[in-house]
Amino acid sequence: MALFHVARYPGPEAAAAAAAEETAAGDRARALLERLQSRARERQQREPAPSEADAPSEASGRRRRRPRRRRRGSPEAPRGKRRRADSEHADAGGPGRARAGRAPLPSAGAGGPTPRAGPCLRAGSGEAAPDGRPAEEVAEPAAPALVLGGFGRRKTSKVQPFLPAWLAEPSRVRKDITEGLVPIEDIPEVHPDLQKQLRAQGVSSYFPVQAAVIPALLESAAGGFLVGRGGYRPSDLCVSAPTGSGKTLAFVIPVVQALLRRVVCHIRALVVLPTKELAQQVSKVFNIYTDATPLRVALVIGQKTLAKEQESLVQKTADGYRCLADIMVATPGRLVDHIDQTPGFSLQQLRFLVVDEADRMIDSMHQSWLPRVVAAAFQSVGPREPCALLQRRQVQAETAASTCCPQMPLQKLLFSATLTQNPEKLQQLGLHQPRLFSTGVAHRGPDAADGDVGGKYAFPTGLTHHYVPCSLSAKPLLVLHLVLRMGFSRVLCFTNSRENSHRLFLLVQAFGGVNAAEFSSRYGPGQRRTILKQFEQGKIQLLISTDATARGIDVQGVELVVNYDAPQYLRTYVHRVGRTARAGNAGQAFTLLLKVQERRFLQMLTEGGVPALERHELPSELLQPLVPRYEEALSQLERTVKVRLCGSGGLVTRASGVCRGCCQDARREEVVRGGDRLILKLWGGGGGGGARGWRGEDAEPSVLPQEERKQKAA
Ligand SMILES: Nc1ncnc2c1ncn2[C@@H]1O[C@H](COP(=O)(O)OP(=O)(O)OP(=O)(O)O)[C@@H](O)[C@H]1O
Repeated sequence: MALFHVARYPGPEAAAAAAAEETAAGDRARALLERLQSRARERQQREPAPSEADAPSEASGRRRRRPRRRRRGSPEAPRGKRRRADSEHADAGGPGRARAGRAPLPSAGAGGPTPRAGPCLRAGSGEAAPDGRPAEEVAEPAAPALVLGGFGRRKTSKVQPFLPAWLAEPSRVRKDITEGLVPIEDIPEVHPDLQKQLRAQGVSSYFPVQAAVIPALLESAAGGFLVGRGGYRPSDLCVSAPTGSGKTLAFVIPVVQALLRRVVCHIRALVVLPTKELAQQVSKVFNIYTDATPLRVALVIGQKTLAKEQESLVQKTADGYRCLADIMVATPGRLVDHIDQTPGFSLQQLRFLVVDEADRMIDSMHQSWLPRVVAAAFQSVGPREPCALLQRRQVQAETAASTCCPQMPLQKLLFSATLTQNPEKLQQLGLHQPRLFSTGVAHRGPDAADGDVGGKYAFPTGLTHHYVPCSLSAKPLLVLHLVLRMGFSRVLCFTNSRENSHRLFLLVQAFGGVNAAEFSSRYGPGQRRTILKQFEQGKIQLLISTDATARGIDVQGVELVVNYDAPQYLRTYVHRVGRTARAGNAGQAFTLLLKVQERRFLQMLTEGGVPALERHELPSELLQPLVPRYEEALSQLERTVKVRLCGSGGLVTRASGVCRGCCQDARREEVVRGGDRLILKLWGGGGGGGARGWRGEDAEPSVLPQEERKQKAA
């Protein structure tokens, strides 16, 4: 590129031609100037001379413009009239003109015209455009401008949420269990004794989630459990896989194997679960795989007294306390009780913290069990131990210096079929360089399977989803039809409250011909365990339950799940229907829907990624054969559950012989007939049982008319 421009002499002819051209251009400019001046003079003559008060100030260009704006209406006219005149003018002149009148605003603060204000000022000042047209004709519509200090409400562009890389790009796990089986021999890292135990339990292949998670966990503990691989702290793991896909074994096998070589007994693995039943189930699996090892498992769920549980956890010795458990399976409340009240109880050697049903456990974070566990795990009381490896300090920020001194890591493992992908919620868990294993289809990658439907959660492939639109009074008949006529031998029926469960149970019992039971917080832990056992053994055909059995409960051979009350949340639906079609088996789910619920429920399931939902209209002829017996059951129930007063005024049912009011559970019952349906009136107690779903839509009347109550009492 040339730095200097050298003007070359063009020669005598070219110079003469250039001079002539210059003269012609000068003439043209002069003529244009004269024309403009004469036009300005004409305009001045047409307009009245400004008054003394309105005389333009020489100093201020802004003040000079003001009277000209008034010229749109009469200067004497009142403000309202002037405004009308302005609007008329604007209407006549179109949008460009209308804006031109308001244009000086942007330049007011700046003290001079902004680039955008240029044409507007020209229009108002009466100056002509360079091409000779009057300014009014060349005024352009005002372009949007940034007004400094404009604090009016303005539509802001939506911030697009984005996920951190570990959530957006998870390690994919196959959803279809039957297609993704991995033979046990293909993962040789698993200890031969554990392989033997797996075979003894009838496990010949790993399910996809197990084949992905077990090697990853074993690798993080490859150098022993005392120190992470290469001295680094291992990544925390999050696992999201459908219900019944074998997530329990995915953490049981690697945890047991990592602890196999421990010498001193300390609590090294802690599994936290939301319910007692789930904790019992998981501890049972741990017991199976630790049976032939020195490892000991403690179940801490409040089933026994605190003192009894303390005895199973620590033992007092001459020089302090001795720990009696390597693996502890607990519910959060009882866990915190032991942290607070059990002398000698220590989590300082904790290596694995497993949070099963993690999304539910995050919801219960208000109990602040996690900060208590972390504080107990990093607690450093007393003098520094000589072996730094066994001491643990919580570093605020990871630095080169902090990684220099290796210490026993605490690895968090999260499992759920409906693991939240909300980074804010997951942040509460304080995860360290987390890694996600997911069958989820919310963020479809190129390797997503063809059958996958975009949605929030993945469902077992063997599960078929159905729904039946019906009226409230037809619901009990539909359940009876599904159990008796369609020949399902093990049916799990969910209601939204324990009251609803109890009502339905009484009715089915009165109907007869079905071996039914009820499962809710109405029963104690011992009774609940017996009921579940009988259901598993096939002694109970229909189990009517609240959401107490919706999560995690693994009962073999459940063929049908009935949502007697439609679940309010998608997560509830996922877990309820997940009690069937487990471990690659087939299963059916029926939801009974009232008309008012249909649209919202279907929308919820579509967004949730339910693959295909079959609609069934049950014609009344199908239910007709059941109606006479059903009517009889209602009458019989009315006779059986008559009420009488107990000593303290509570109502006693003849069926139970005890007062359900003051004597049993602060609840009184009365049975009345209402049309063709049974209304079991409950009063005296709260809602109980988490009756949050669809209240007001399918909930039965909570207060009987006084007249009716008097009649019944009589
Ligand atoms: N590799 C396997 N081979 C055969 N059966 C298995 C295997 N792994 C697990 N199972 C069985 O599959 C069933 C479901 O397993 P599990 O309870 O671990 O599922 P889950 O993913 O935790 O389900 P949920 O999300 O409902 O809690 C159990 O009965 C278990 O014994």
